[in-house]
Amino acid sequence: MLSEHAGEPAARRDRLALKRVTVIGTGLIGTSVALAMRRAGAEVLLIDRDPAVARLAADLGAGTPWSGESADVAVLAVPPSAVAATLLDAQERGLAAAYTDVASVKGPPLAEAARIGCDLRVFVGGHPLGGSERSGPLAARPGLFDGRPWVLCPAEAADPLVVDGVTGLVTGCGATPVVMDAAAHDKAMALVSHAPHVVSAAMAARFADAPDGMVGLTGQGARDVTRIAGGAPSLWREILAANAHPVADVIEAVADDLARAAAALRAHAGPPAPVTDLLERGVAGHDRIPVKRGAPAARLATVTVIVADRPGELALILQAAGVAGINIEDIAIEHLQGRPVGVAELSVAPESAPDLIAELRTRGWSLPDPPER
Ligand SMILES: NC(=O)C1=CN([C@@H]2O[C@H](COP(=O)(O)OP(=O)(O)OC[C@H]3O[C@@H](n4cnc5c(N)ncnc54)[C@H](O)[C@@H]3O)[C@@H](O)[C@H]2O)C=CC1
Ligand SMILES: O=C(O)C(=O)Cc1ccc(O)cc1
Repeated sequence: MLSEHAGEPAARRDRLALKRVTVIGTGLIGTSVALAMRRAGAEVLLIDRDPAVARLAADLGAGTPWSGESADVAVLAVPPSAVAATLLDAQERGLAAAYTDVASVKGPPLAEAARIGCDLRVFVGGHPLGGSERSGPLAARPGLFDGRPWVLCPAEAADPLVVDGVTGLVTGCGATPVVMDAAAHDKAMALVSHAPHVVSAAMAARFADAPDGMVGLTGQGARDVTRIAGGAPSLWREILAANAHPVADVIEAVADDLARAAAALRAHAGPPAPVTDLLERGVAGHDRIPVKRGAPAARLATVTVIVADRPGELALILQAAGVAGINIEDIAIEHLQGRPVGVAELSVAPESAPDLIAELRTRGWSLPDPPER
């Protein structure tokens, strides 16, 4: 189906259609956007500099390889350093009426796009805050952005109809649009995404040469801290270089805390004050992270249950919570190596924890007493 509007200047219309979307760069994010827009009913066309990758995305149900059609919106899902040149090329070829990108940094690609003469009236920079440490179309999922914030950074020149259209694409992907300027976005990302990646890499790097016997004991905590370190270095070195100073500010502060903690541990026999202070500030910072995206930060209580490793055990626990009218906000399961039991950690509102503990104990489960914080 050809869109009647594609190619017509957005300013001459009341609304930008979202019937046909072209995705350029069909890796993890591009293919996830394509799958999400297919789910929303759009026709999706796929382009990648490697045609085999675009074909793979098409085989996964993300759309059809592009063959010259003009779209309502083109989504540039290429590495940050390729955004400006890809935008200029796409605009010169008239690929779409409006354009957006998904790069993890917003300032440098926008400045470069302005410098090389892109038409910024029909471009709105974007960044979905959903993703993973994996790359490529095989890791893509249509629900990757569901309920996630998706930052939009419209430049001053941006046509309001284009901003509206790109906002529609974001909500069509299941995400929540958040508008901010590029500099504010990059500063925020230094704190909540880019510096955490470096910290995760610094911890994971300790494992690179450690004996197998030690690394084999890794539990859920170390897995959580190091998961994002698995991200592609080729992408992350670009992101970090493009947001260098804000990231350096955060990692210097982290390095300072770590250096103080290490010095105190070397100098003291008992629990040293700088370490206690760091742990307490850590709890305070952790408690500010929203539990559900978009919801205000709230501390949850963790109820720990010892569960037998047999089918249906977890379902029975969830059923017991449901009968007691308790909402489980999150659940984590740890299998104990070489033992026929595991540990389930149920996150609930603090006021619900005593009722859940009582309910589960009544029904015969073994629950260790909650630890002191
Ligand atoms: N990985 C993540 O979790 C997130 C990544 N992003 C951003 O999304 C963008 C894409 O990242 P991923 O999907 O993770 O990478 P990816 O490596 O999975 O996919 C990138 C794709 O772009 C293609 N490509 C590269 N240069 C191209 C060009 N000039 N023209 C056409 N295709 C080109 C590559 O062949 C590859 O298929 C990056 O800008 C990244 O900063 C944003 C949010 C989350
Ligand atoms: O894997 C995760 O938890 C991530 O946070 C992924 C991610 C990577 C890069 C981004 O710009 C945004 C999100």
